[in-house]
Amino acid sequence: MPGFGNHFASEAVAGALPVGRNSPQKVPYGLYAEQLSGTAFTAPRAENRRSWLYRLRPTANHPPFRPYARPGLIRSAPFDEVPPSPNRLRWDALPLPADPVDFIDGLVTYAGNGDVGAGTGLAIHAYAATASMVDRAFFDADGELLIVPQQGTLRLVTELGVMTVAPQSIALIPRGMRFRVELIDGPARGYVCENYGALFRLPDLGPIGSNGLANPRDFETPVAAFEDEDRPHEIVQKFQGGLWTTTLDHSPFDVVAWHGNLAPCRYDLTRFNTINTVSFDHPDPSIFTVLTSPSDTPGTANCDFVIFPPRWMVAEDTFRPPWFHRNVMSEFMGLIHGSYDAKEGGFIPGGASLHNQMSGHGPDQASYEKAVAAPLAPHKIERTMAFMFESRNVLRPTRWASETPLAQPDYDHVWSNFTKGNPPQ
Ligand SMILES: O=C(O)Cc1cc(O)ccc1O
Ligand SMILES: [Fe+2]
Repeated sequence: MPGFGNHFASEAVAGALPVGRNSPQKVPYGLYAEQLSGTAFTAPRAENRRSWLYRLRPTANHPPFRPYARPGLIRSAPFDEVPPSPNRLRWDALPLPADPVDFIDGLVTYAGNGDVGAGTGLAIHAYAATASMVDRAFFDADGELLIVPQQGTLRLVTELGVMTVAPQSIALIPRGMRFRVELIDGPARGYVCENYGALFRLPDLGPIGSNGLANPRDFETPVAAFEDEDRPHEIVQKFQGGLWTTTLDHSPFDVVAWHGNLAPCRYDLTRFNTINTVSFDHPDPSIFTVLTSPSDTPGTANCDFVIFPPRWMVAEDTFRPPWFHRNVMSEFMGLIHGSYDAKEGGFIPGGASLHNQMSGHGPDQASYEKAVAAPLAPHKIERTMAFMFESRNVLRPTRWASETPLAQPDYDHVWSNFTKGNPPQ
């Protein structure tokens, strides 16, 4: 079903969805009505997100959760395992495990900020998985999940329906929504932004007008689909940074019908309507914002999800790649495929970089020299898809991210050999 944040209605069995009310005395077919909230009950209407689910059994029907035995490398805010370093960091791609590892056990945390308890900030994870989740489901009570596949197509079985998400598409899974990740074409790797703060939404378009960037109709939400399975299913949840497990005697994917505006969705990044200069100068990268999680300071995001898609470069008398800069916001970048116009080498698909608040960065020397020498004919940057999670607060790396051999020890050298400018004395 097309549309971002629409009020959807879907039933997998005709007549399962109550008409004209949310909670009739008797729900059709003996189903149980259950509300899932994504915002406070009293959030302003324009921001209020919730859905009504009609299911075989209430979610409340579960034994206690116990600590999960394989907590792995997933971490949560506050990120204080190691003192945050002001240094620029770049990592090689996360290797795919040799053994069968599923999405849950394949998660590792790079960095984050804020406080999971206070509902501020975010965490940035990556996953490397070689096995589907079988008879188990995951949900994140700490935030919504923006999943950015880099390799391998995911089949995401969620409480509200099923969606396949391939590299160059993204998925957004609401806080608390249970889902299972199946691999359908081999090993999978990708990035995850766990958003503890205000829900991701489309950015305002200001003078751009009523169309452009990510258009709402290109977000797709699955129709209702359910499993009627009476065999044990493990549920792993992330709650206040910890992983917890319990076992149901049935599938949690038993929602026969639902309606509302809190739902998973996917978006094909190649549909992004890229807008950029047709005169001169390189605009700020906010022009490429797909989704934004605002903070309580207008224009200063908890997290912006920004992409760098294929596009025409036509600027006249302009240094066309990203300029040198120091940013008050902090920038984590990943590469889905191809290469990035500010980095001739070293920033590879599946890899990542972190340029925190006020750290000087920009084109590496090879990219710089190429761009200042290039003839400024219209030129198309093709076969590329990079992205950035940009946050108002410093992204504090985990111990793993600081100490892993994937971290490139010589990253600073990409900027160490620029020749000195020589103005007349
Ligand atoms: O640092 C980066 O590569 C991301 C980035 C891209 C751009 O075009 C302008 C500013 C910016 O931070
Ligand atoms: Fe930057």
